[in-house]
Amino acid sequence: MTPRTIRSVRAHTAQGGGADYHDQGDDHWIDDHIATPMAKYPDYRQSRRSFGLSVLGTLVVELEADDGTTGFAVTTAGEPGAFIAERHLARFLEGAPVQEVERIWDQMYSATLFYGRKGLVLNVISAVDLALWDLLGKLRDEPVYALLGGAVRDELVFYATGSRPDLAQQLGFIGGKMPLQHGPAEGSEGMAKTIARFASVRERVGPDFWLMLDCWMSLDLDYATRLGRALHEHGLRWIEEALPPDDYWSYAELRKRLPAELLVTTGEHEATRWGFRMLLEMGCCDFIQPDVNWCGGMTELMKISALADSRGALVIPHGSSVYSYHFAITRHNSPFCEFLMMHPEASEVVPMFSPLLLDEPVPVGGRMKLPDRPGFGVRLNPEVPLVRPYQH
Ligand SMILES: C[C@H](O)[C@H](O)CC(=O)C(=O)O
Ligand SMILES: [Mg+2]
Repeated sequence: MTPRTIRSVRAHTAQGGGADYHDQGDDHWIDDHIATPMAKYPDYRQSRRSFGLSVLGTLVVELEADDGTTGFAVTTAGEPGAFIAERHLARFLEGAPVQEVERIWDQMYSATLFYGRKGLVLNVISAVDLALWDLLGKLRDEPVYALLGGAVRDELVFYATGSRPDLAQQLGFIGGKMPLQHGPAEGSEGMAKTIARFASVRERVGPDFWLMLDCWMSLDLDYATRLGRALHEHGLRWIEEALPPDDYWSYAELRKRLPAELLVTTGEHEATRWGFRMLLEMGCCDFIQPDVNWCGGMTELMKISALADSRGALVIPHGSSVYSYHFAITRHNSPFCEFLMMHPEASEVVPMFSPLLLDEPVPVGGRMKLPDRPGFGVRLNPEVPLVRPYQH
């Protein structure tokens, strides 16, 4: 059978939620005084949007095959991402057989090495790669998880990230991860507030519910050590992204300093098999949290996962909705997933990439059976305006 080829690559931007899930309105828990590396500047302490966290917006990459079938995927990359996809990467796709996923990935990565390697460029490569998997699934009439080797369990199990772990518990999630709100710049008073809040949530959820803390790269080694030891007393299950992602050495030291049953985790801002090799070989964390929308896409995540598996490490994907679900259901070393509570008060389950996608599944009672629609099984919501800023 002659393989289908890619006829066109189109890159669009969208605002107001979607893959750039920090792009929310006012009064959302996700932008309410969360500790960040920018919190040392008082002007940028209250809101992450104030220093530009949502400046990129969502990128939507569409790939159309020569029979008109279209695959798509989304990531955080907005207009600069659209430029990279259309003006640089499209050349490696248009006219190519859809099934040449490996070659296309290698060409996108190798051709962008001089300005890429991590961050924005890898976000764009991820979206193109995921769009390719979506297209392949649609052409073969199979869900992506089937293309990856098939499901190893019947359903996915979730913990929830948000400001209300107590409500997450009532909704059936296996655990709740809270954002850290006060970092080193807020001194001992800030640390006392964090401990008091954590202790009161622990009181509400009881001793057995998993409680985690997401520090979003905001701490230093000394502060993270003191905070981790203090919260260990209150049953902190893992401390996430405590340090800046480039400081592999301090992560390794933090892991040595904290009690073994308090897990050190990171990886959502890491990319490629080489980045994760560094985390794993240097003993930076107990398990890794790659984001398939940012780490290089599905093609790269499968390699990262094999690397982790060979060291007995779990891969608990960060966010990324259906793209993570189709991955996690196929891997023995990804036994549970994250669900980001995108309701402004973290009180209801709403789809993670709402309003951009239609048919986006959500956990019910903390669990999800993955629909077997072709590709990633989602559609673009025609009511969300898309803009195509560059046409190659
Ligand atoms: C809640 C965190 O600050 C961030 O917005 C999301 C994140 O790091 C995670 O879901 O993990
Ligand atoms: Mg995180």
